[in-house]
Amino acid sequence: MFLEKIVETKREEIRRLEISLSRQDRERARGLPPVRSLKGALTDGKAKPGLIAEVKPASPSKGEIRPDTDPVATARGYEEGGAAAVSVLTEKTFFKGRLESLQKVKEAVRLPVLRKDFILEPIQLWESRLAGADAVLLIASLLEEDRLRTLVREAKATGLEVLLEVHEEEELSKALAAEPDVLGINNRDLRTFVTDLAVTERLLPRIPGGIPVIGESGVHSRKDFDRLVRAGVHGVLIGEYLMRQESPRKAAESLTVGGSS
Ligand SMILES: O=P(O)(O)OC[C@@H](O)[C@@H](O)c1c[nH]c2ccccc12
Repeated sequence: MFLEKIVETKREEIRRLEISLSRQDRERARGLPPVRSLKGALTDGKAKPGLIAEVKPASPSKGEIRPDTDPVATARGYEEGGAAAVSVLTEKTFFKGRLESLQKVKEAVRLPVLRKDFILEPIQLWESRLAGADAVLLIASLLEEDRLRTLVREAKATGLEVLLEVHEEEELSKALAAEPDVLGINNRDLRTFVTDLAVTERLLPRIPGGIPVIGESGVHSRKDFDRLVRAGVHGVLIGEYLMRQESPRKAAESLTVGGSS
């Protein structure tokens, strides 16, 4: 089962990280300039919901999505195409991502960069900040309430913003209590990989105003994008659809330019 396997792999990585990341590294993280705000990119005077475009070379459900992925060229295309932020999958085993890709993307674009990975321990937050992430993903279904609160608090202490992802209504109260910067509604069930845009439509009305909400996964057309916009999201996160198009710039543009909103 994917989620169990991934947590196992992460635990191993975390053990290595605990040995390799020194106290000096943490001091260095404290001295870094402030992050580019993901929350700001989604809310600051924007009439139209923002596109968060993802660099996603592969996935556990689809296998290889784009074998020749060039993260920097892709991210630059997304930026030119009008994306509000870039998400970079850094998980190695199932998504063929790399932390170095995030590092390079951060230097190549001016947009906020989100680290998409499976974060379980505070040390991964420090690692993310040092690699240049502006925001990190946390997944509510993987984390107990206390741990979630600790990780959000610690992320803020490192200067990072947090996108906290939910998939079920039952996760909402613990997610809101943790006070993330942005809430994500994942249309994909990470246990079954079944995707349904109705998940965003169902959960969104249950979220109080004041926190920006994005819809994630399963958007494969302008029509899908507009459907989530109509549901009331502040942003839409898309990976696979954009990665499969020949030109990332044109693909992003086809969603960000014109249309109903
Ligand atoms: O490729 P899609 O269906 O457009 O989905 C993008 C993004 O939402 C997805 O990659 C994602 C959402 N939550 C995650 C958690 C872990 C790994 C990946 C994800």
